[in-house]
Amino acid sequence: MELVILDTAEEIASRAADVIESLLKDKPNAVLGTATGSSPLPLYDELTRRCAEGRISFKDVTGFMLDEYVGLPEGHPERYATFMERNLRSRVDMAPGALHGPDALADDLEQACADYEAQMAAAGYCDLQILGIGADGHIGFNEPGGPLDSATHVDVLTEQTRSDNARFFDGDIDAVPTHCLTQGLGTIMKARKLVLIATGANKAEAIAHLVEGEITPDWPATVMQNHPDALVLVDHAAAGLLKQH
Ligand SMILES: N[C@@H]1[C@@H](O)[C@H](O)[C@@H](COP(=O)(O)O)O[C@@H]1O
Repeated sequence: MELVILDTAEEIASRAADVIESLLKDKPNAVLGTATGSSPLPLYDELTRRCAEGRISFKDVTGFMLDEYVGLPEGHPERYATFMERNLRSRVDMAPGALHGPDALADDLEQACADYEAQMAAAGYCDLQILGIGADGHIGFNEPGGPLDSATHVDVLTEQTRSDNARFFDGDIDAVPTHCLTQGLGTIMKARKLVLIATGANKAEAIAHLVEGEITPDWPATVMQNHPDALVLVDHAAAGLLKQH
């Protein structure tokens, strides 16, 4: 795992965009895994800029979202499908319908998870997966305690995650869904490259575990230590609890 500590969110975005730009140069029809949350937003701005400048193109890219809330209707502004459409897909030249997510509106959620895993398998899984990290160490929505080799599944959000994400729901924790569908840790680990972005002091404990802790289901992101090509981009605040900082 490579750790890079940078000064600003913009520098992190630029470094992550460089990695994606070089992937798309080598493989214009790459499979890109996308993340939600606030951490990747500067990256999506940077990718949008580079696309407008003609430096990169998403014309032949297929995207797979990490996760989705259960219980939010189509078009809800905080539905992750809506988020990704608003913050990336509609701003670049990615084809409508080329960015996929697990179907959290399905009657049979277990089946929807199996279908999503099969769809990703058929696409050969991701060439590059963008990741954020929860304060409790989740990646995607893989909350602490689950198996480290899971496939796409239904998960239950922790109080910590629901309270962190309440800021997107007018501060109302009761409006935050209790369940989600998420790529499993095993699914995420099948991506050929992982790029995780974390900024701010509330990520410092999770980053300390990720980089220097033991691999444990209690801190799900630690499974990334087993990945042959994982890049972790953090600012000084998120690096604040690292011994080597
Ligand atoms: N499901 C998403 C995660 O994929 C994301 O990494 C996390 C961190 O969000 P933020 O970047 O806003 O701190 O938020 C949500 O829980």
